[in-house]
Order: sequence, then C-alpha cells, then structure tokens
Amino acid sequence: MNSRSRYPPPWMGGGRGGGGGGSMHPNANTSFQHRNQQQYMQRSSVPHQQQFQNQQTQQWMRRNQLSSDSAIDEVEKTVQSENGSSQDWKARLKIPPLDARYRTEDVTATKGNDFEDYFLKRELLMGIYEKGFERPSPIQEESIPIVLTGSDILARAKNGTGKTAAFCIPALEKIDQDNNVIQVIILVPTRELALQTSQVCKELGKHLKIQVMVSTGGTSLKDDIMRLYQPVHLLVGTPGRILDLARKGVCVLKDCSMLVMDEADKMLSPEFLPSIEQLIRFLPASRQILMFSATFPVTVKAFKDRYLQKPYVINLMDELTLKGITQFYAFVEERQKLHCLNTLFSKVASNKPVYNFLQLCKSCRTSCQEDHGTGLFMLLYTCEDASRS
Ligand SMILES: Nc1ncnc2c1ncn2[C@@H]1O[C@H](COP(=O)(O)OP(=O)(O)OP(=O)(O)O)[C@@H](O)[C@H]1O
Repeated sequence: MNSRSRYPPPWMGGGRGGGGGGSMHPNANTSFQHRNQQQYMQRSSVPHQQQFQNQQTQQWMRRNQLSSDSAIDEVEKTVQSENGSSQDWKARLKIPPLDARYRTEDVTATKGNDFEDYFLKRELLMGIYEKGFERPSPIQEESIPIVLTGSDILARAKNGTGKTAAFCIPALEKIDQDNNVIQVIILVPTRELALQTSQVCKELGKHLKIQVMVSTGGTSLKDDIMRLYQPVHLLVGTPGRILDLARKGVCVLKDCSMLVMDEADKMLSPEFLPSIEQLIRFLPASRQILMFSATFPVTVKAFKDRYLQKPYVINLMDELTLKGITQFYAFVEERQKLHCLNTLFSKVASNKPVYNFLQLCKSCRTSCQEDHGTGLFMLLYTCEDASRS
C-alpha cells in the first residue's frame, strides 16, 4: 500500500493535484455534483467495514421492529435479491484473460479506488471490466471524478499509463444516449490515433447505445457528411476536418459540452492551433475542456489562460521515463543512423524489449523483419522522399 489517501477526492481535501486544484467549475452539473458529493461524503466519513456493519445493524433493528414473520421474510427476500442482482451482472461478464504485461510503479501506485466508487452506469462498468480493467490507474483515479464534476482539466501523465481511458470513461458516462446530438469531441493529431481512440470508446461503451464517429483529413468528406445525417454522440477526429464540417453546418456542435484534446502538446502546435481556436467558437459557452498530454510546453499556458475556466491541474510526472525503463540516446551523423541501430540491436540481449522512438516524415514507412540467424527483430525504415533517405 502507498501513502496516498483513498477518498475523499482532492476537491474535498486530502487528495492530490496541483494548480487550480479543487476548484469547482462554474458550469458543473450541479445535480450530479450534489449526488456525487453526498455519496463521496457517505463513503469517506464511514469506513467500508463499519458502513457494512451499520447497514447490517439497521436491517437487524428493522427486523426486530417488525412483528409478523411474513414481513421478516419480505425484508430478507429484498436484501437477498438486491445482493444477488448486484453480483449477477458481474458473474455474467466476459472477462478477458489476465493482462500479464509487466506493470511499473507508474500504474501500480494507486490509491486503491475501484471503478464502482465513481457511480458509473452499470453498462459502462460492464464495458470497463470486459476490457480487462480491474482497477483505475493513477491518472484515471485523479481524472475521472474531477471530469465528472464538470471541471476543466489539464492532466499530465506518462505515455502508456492509461490517459485514453481517463477521458473516455467520464466522457461516455456524461453522454445522454437518448439525445441524438454530438455531445463530446475528442481531438487527436493523427488518423491512426483517432481510430485507436474511437476503438477504445467503442469497447468501453459496448453495452451502451452511444454512437461514435471518426472524422479526419485524408478520407472522403462526402462519406463524413452522409454519416453525420445518422445519430452521432461522440466524434473523434482531427481539428481541420471537424472544423470544415462545422463550417458547412453539417456537424452541429451547439450541444457539444465537452472538448477533449489528447496529445495536447501536439494539438497546440501551429499546425492545429488556428483550427482549434475556430472550432471552439462553435461550442456552447458552457463547454468543458480537457487537455491530456505527457508534456506541456509553454504554448499550453497561453491556451489554458485563454480558454480554460479555473482548470484543475493534475501532474503525475516527476520525470518522462517510465519507472524501470533505461533510456539513452546516441548522437550520430545522419548516415551512421542505420549502422548504429543495427549495432545496438545486436548488442542488446534478445529477450529484452527495445522501444525505439523516432520521428518520421509522412512518407516514411517502418517494417519489422526477423533475422532467423540471430532471432533478433530488425526495424526497417524506408522513405519515399529521396532527400531524407
Ligand atoms: N485501468 C486499467 N487497467 C488495466 N489496463 C489498463 C487500464 N487503463 C489502461 N490500460 C491499458 O494500458 C495500456 C496503455 O493505456 P493507454 O494507451 O490509454 O495509455 P496512454 O497514457 O494513453 O498512452 P499513450 O500516451 O502512449 O497513448 C493500454 O493497453 C490500455 O488498454
């Protein structure tokens, strides 16, 4: 166990999160907030075991007050069926095999929250568990309850620590599936990431009736327009294409109360920033903005000051590298790169995973080939742009 407190969540004291920590968004859904705060207070003020005992005592006292045996039977049946039905849905879930991947402290050092602590819709909980998530990761523990209150957030956590689900889960929870309008936009820098993110939303929301659409540049605009005539609740895409559709009046964003920016550092680059700023004008004044990234350059501050309202700042980064991972770099001439990589692979023990982060131009392609002599995997880079090869 670590020293971090379990509940109450940070805005009620005792939690973590810097900056504007704890500030309640003026546009927060007050009825939701009220309900949740009451629930959190109930939970935080009475430890679980004691709460259970209290319930048992109350039931026992109620039972003593009832004079007839039939009334007692009735109470017992109700209690049994309540307990039974709360367990039944879990027993029927199709849980995937345990994820045996090694987990670093970046994801294991949690407060010990459960997804059920957030009072999510049962259908959403079913999707979460069937995706193989047992417990929220630290960034999910910090973000989910805050996003549910309606607050803007700026969240920083390392790559691979569960940021995607940290915004997809509260987004899916907040969508009213009976209202066929776009309620959430998730902006990402590339089509690949848009497809991945929409896949996560579909998997987590597989028991919900939420319609997810992907819209990015490089695909048929006409297809997107046709698709938008069907119900869409959650739109994942790149800023330019979504702005184009909004300007044409096909993508109606007046009810879109949540805007998420994944890889926010890249989203605020000169390539995307102007489109995002224009896109924000199509959203209602009461929108909620969530920014997630592993790094936050100075451009973020200017954007935050301009567009976010009393944002809650979450920073789970003391360093960029995941714990337990050794990182180093080699400074080489352009022409030495492949040789260097080759030498590196031949030196590293073949049973150790090697992650190679590289910046590719758009025409670059990577492929992976196994060298059957050594058993090592070779990453091959090909570039159609002759000037860069
Ligand atoms: N609560 C959880 N329990 C178990 N696995 C999880 C949980 N949350 C996320 N994961 C899994 O952890 C992996 C990394 O998650 P994810 O890709 O969301 O991280 P990320 O922080 O968004 O990374 P990146 O910044 O690289 O996109 C994924 O395989 C995801 O399914």
